[in-house]
Amino acid sequence: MSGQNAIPSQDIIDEVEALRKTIRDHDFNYYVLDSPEITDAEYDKLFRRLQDLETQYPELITPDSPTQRVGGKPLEKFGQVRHAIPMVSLSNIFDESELLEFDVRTKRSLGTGNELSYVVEPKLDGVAVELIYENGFLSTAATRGDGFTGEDVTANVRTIKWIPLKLQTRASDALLEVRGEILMNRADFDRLNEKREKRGFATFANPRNAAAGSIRQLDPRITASRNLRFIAHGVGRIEGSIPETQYGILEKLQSLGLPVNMGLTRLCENIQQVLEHYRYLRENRDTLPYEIDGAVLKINSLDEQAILGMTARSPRWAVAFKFQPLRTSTQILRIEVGVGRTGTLTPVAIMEPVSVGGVTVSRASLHNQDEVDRKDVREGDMVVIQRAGDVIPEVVEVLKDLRPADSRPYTIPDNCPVCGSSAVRLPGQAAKRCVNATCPARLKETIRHFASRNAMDIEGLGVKLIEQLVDLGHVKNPADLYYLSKETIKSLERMADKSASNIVASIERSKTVTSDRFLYSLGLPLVGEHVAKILMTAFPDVATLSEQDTTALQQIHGIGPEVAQSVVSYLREPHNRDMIHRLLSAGVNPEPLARPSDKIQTVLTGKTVVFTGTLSLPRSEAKKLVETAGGTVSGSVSRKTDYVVAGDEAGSKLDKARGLGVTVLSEDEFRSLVEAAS
Ligand SMILES: NC(=O)c1ccc[n+]([C@@H]2O[C@H](COP(=O)([O-])OP(=O)(O)OC[C@H]3O[C@@H](n4cnc5c(N)ncnc54)[C@H](O)[C@@H]3O)[C@@H](O)[C@H]2O)c1
Ligand SMILES: [Zn+2]
Repeated sequence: MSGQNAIPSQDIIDEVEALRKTIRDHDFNYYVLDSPEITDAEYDKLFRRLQDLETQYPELITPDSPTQRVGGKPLEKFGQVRHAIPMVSLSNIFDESELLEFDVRTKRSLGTGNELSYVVEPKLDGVAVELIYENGFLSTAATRGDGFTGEDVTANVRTIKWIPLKLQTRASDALLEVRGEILMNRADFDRLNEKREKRGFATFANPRNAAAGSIRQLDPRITASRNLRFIAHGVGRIEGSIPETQYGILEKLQSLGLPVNMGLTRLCENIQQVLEHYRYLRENRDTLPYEIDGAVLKINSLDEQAILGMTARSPRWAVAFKFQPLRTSTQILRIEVGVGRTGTLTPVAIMEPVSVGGVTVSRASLHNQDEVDRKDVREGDMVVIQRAGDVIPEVVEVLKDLRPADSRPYTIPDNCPVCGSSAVRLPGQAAKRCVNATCPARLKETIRHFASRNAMDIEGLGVKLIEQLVDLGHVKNPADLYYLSKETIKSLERMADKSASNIVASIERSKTVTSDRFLYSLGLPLVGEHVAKILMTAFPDVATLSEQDTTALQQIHGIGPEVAQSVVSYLREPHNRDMIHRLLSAGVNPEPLARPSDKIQTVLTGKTVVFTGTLSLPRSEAKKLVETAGGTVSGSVSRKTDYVVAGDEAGSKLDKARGLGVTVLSEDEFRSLVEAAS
């Protein structure tokens, strides 16, 4: 196949040049700007084509070809760190036959007929960093950069709570360089993008780019606010005890207190087991809180690794076996426009329903006009859609050859589709917004948010009911909910007597609420659950909060100028004040939060705990312990759960927690955690 003697035609030479230029442009967008314009799968295809051509015509290889080097240039705004051992990339394989080839080739290079032992780990879709520990203390943290020189991000990395500042050992190695990935959980990514969208900032394309953008901040406080995590998967230099295997390295890292993915890593005795574990990871990727984009297989023996050595770009003893994105094509029937709580108009592609990896998909957000223009998406287009780790599908590209002759470019309307008021795009913002403050669409979203589970939690008050209540004029703001009669609710469509009573009861129940939830439910711009908690920990009630000015608010740790401004404007607005007053007179009774001591803050503040199994103390007692330590108790395990406390005969919740990678505590561990707090 690799015809060493083949002479490249001019067409081939041109193609290679064009590919290099395109790939360099994408590298710049991806590594330097953290803002890719194509999907990884599309990028990998271009890269693979270039590699194939270079294999076929080795004389075309130049030292500056993207295939011969790693990543992007370090940004100049950071100090630079030279890596003692270069941080390389990994070569990719995409199917089982390539996997078997890799095994055969490696055996041949090692001159062995025996099965090879591999460690198979999830390929974490994050940002590569190196952490340098001197005598057990974190001294430097650097990004990979171009492989030789990275950016000094020590101050930022120190804010990541997963990264120990001191290793857990008495006899520390004099020097240990730890390599791993900085990641952002999907939930945090969604929250961050939602927030950015509301503020009119550009959103991040995926959690990896968001993590990269968050670690490369000049202000470590921004990094700290992003809730990044870290998982170690290898080492650079060690001056101390050096294990003999990759598996030994992982065990060593774990014993030092570094987070390592042991639960998802398998030591395999042959390539068949590698394939099995790859499939296992592929099937379970959706259950993880963060994204993985493949499996990495590494030769276990470090001696064998040394024999195999490296290329300019990647080790010969490891390879990334990437997952194929789940893709298919379908037709866009029409583009609808939704109106959010802040009046944002969001175009949504309504598609011919189609199954992508077992999930039926019929809608995909097109985000905003810039996105629509960039992909040139039109009504009636056949499109390729893709579902990555998440269930939320995206339109990858338009199949322009199949485009109907009469198709026209799509523009988000200049009027709100719901109230007809004008929709305006302010300079510097990505979104068009409906200008009408009393727009029914905005009102419905406001009520939906108000009643939602993490806000006032009015069970049974769903979208259909809210629509009717707003459309019939029964509800003009959230306070009106507490003045509805049972008769009014019963008069709504499909409302049986029983259900009406249930709704009345849940509205009544919702009056008992903590003050942070209450504040959150009002839906102030920029005030999410976390910020609401910070504010209501600082002040006993909303009335006191509304007496503060922006200067006072900014004194609070975690409150910046934008949030302060948002709170002050909202709470000074007469209609809002009136509404809050009506809520309180209706009997809504926000309870002040306990003000935990600083020590407690570090342990359970803002954490969600789930109990399962039989504990030696009543659940209500256990719940109280968590709440005094600043945490909350939830009934079900999800990605948002921080701890699951497992008593005797713990059941399915425990299994679920393990599946999601949630920390599981025994009752004793739980007690010492709480005691440490008090
Ligand atoms: N969309 C775009 O425009 C664009 C542009 C450039 C690159 N990319 C994407 O980035 C990839 C290239 O980036 P890359 O050089 O960082 O390579 P990569 O991300 O594909 O793989 C190499 C990296 O994987 C990381 N990694 C994760 N888990 C690991 C584990 N368990 N063990 C060892 N390493 C692990 C390491 O940090 C290593 O540096 C491309 O394949 C493409 O998917 C996309
Ligand atoms: Zn409107």
